Amino acid sequence: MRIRLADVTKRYLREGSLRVASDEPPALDHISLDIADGETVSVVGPSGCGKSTLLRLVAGLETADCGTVHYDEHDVADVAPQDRGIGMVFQDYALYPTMKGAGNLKYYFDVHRRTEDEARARAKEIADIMGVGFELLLGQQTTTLSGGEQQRVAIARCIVRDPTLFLMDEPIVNLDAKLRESTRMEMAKLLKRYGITTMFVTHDQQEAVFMGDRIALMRAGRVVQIGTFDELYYSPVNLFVATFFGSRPLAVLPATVADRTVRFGEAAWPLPAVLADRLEPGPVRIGVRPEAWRFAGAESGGGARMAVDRIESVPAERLTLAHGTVSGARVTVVAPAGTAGDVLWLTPDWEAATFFAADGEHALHTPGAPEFF
Ligand SMILES: Nc1ncnc2c1ncn2[C@@H]1O[C@H](COP(=O)(O)OP(=O)(O)OP(=O)(O)O)[C@@H](O)[C@H]1O
Repeated sequence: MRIRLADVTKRYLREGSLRVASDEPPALDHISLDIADGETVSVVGPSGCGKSTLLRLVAGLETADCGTVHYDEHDVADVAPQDRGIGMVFQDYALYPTMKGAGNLKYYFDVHRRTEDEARARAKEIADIMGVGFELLLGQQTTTLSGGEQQRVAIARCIVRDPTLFLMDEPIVNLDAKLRESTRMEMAKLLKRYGITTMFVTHDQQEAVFMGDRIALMRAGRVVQIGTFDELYYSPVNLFVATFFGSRPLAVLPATVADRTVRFGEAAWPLPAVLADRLEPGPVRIGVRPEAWRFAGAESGGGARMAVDRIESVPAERLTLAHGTVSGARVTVVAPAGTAGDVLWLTPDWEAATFFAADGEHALHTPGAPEFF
């Protein structure tokens, strides 16, 4: 099912007040989104940016002050949440405590007067996808299951109901790292198998990338950018998006463009033609990721001097990181193997650098995803 939000705004009532104050910042601020049938969109963003409100509004648990929500061609403003055919899993497990796992899965079929055989076949199909040990969980009273086990049953319970839309809000945040990884693998398999349109809220960037066909990054009630991970990582619309993604910090260098050259601190680099043609003379900020630096000996000239204050080895990724400062800016670089000492000479890899406005945060030039193949 396709989901479309058009210009949706939502303000909450401040506690104790009867009317929504007009100066109250909206929890959702003119949101427009279009999610394709069968697509999974991960929703990420800082705490309080409106992720849960967005999900609750799509579910019908909150109403919009203005704007519309369509499920396929239907405006669902007047459709109650229980009549929307959605499955929801939130971080607190909401299983029926008096039943065993299997009863939780079967309940829906009982209520909707569907046959026992149908219920059993569907539960078996899902248990096969959920993998080793899942059938054992179904035989247990839900109150005796661990948090992780309960959440796996809750996810399966949603899927047996054949939802046309699946809404998940931090469904596996309370699980330990190992279980999180296997559960998200199961969830991804289920979603792929049944082709259910899904919105998935998470704080975990890796999880967002793993689960989502696209990622929607929110800030202060707005969707700042939506796209594939590559689009957000290599073509961020602004500095907020660029700094949000990536497991290591982006260096942000205040620089000046003049005469087809960019100057930063003591360093001056001639710009490649494509950049020199594009950038207006004046101040800019250059965003450089740790993996996007080139190294040179001091004698080769033209580089920026990095005063290294810490070398960090990351054995799992077989790389060395150097942390330090370049003309006052904090910089982390993926350094050549065997780097030692306290000075490195650096030049940004211009094909991978992003340029931002100096007086705003919008991007002036982004590298775009490299072609690996
Ligand atoms: N029931 C409510 N009444 C009043 N304000 C609310 C209510 N629910 C959320 N808010 C406010 O709306 C804004 C968005 O909250 P929301 O829970 O949607 O954010 P979030 O991105 O999901 O946050 P988190 O990542 O911390 O869960 C916040 O400022 C929050 O304080």
